[in-house]
Amino acid sequence: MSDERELTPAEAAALVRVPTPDHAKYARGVLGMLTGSSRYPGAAVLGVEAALRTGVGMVRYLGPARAADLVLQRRPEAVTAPGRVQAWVIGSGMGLLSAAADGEIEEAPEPETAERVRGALASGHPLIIDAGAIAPTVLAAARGPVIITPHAGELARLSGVDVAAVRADPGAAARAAAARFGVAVLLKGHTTRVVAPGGPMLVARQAPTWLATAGAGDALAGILGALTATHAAATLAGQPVDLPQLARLGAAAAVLHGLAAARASAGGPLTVLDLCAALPATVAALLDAADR
Ligand SMILES: NC(=O)C1=CN([C@@H]2O[C@H](COP(=O)(O)OP(=O)(O)OC[C@H]3O[C@@H](n4cnc5c(N)ncnc54)[C@H](OP(=O)(O)O)[C@@H]3O)[C@@H](O)[C@H]2O)[C@@H](O)CC1
Ligand SMILES: Nc1ncnc2c1ncn2[C@@H]1O[C@H](COP(=O)(O)OP(=O)(O)O)[C@@H](O)[C@H]1O
Repeated sequence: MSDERELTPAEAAALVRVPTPDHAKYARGVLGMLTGSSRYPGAAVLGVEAALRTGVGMVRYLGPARAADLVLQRRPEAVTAPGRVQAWVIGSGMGLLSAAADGEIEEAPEPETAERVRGALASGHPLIIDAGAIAPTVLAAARGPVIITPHAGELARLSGVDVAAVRADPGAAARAAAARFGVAVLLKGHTTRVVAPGGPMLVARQAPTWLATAGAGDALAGILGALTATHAAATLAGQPVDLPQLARLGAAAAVLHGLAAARASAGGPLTVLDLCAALPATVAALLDAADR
């Protein structure tokens, strides 16, 4: 569509917050993650792995116990105790959540997780809302700026339309949902489109088709979470992360995700952990190219 614009790698590089000598972990940013479940613990592991490899001061993983054990086995750097958080990822691998008007969240696997989701939604911090958490009632309970990260099926469910309508004009479907729910929308696919209400339609299409593999979206949420937490930490005392900025961060995350997938793939199949392992070199190459 004519109003679409690709986010350039140089623009994506400018959205990577490089630590300075006076930065400690809290100044770099803390990402809270409420992801995974006993049914889908892998989504939690992949999101944490992707966030840590994108670069962030700390990941605080606060999901269910089984997933937390697996996260710690893979990434002992993750902190599983509650505390300071500057941005949240909610929903990957959690099943369908719906926050009713009375604040009840149904189908959350454990009451403690449901309570933490309610707390995160009310916190006022930027929120990346993924997978089963992409629901009108959840969005209505969110106090902070929100970016949702649906695939076409999830956007169709949220919007109450047929998936064929989303596929026929993905940009229009993303723009309509952004306006209706007052959130930034990152619509995943071979081309990923990102838009804030009334803003430009940013696109990323670096990803190889090999990226269409289970868990790739969980990694994208982690990458976006890390970028958002580092920006939220920087702007706490100043301009807060707003919806247009969340959309730019979403597009930068999609660029990074696609480039890391291309690096991991090298023309062949990839696993999501391969993509995650390629993230540090992908960030370095982006920064290096932008420097020249
Ligand atoms: N290792 C782990 O722990 C992993 C955990 N994961 C986590 O598990 C949770 C559930 O995951 P899931 O795959 O069951 O749900 P989901 O993708 O919503 O499919 C449900 C239905 O939606 C449709 N649909 C799907 N994609 C579509 C598209 N692009 N465009 C259009 N439609 C699409 C499709 O319907 P159909 O087209 O078949 O009618 C499909 O049957 C989720 O939270 C996820 O984060 C996964 O990330 C995998 C790795
Ligand atoms: N044909 C494709 N080519 C490139 N990337 C794709 C393609 N299909 C899906 N993707 C990417 O793969 C990821 C899939 O995410 P998602 O649908 O949430 O799956 P999951 O829930 O299994 O992680 C998204 O980042 C999407 O942009």
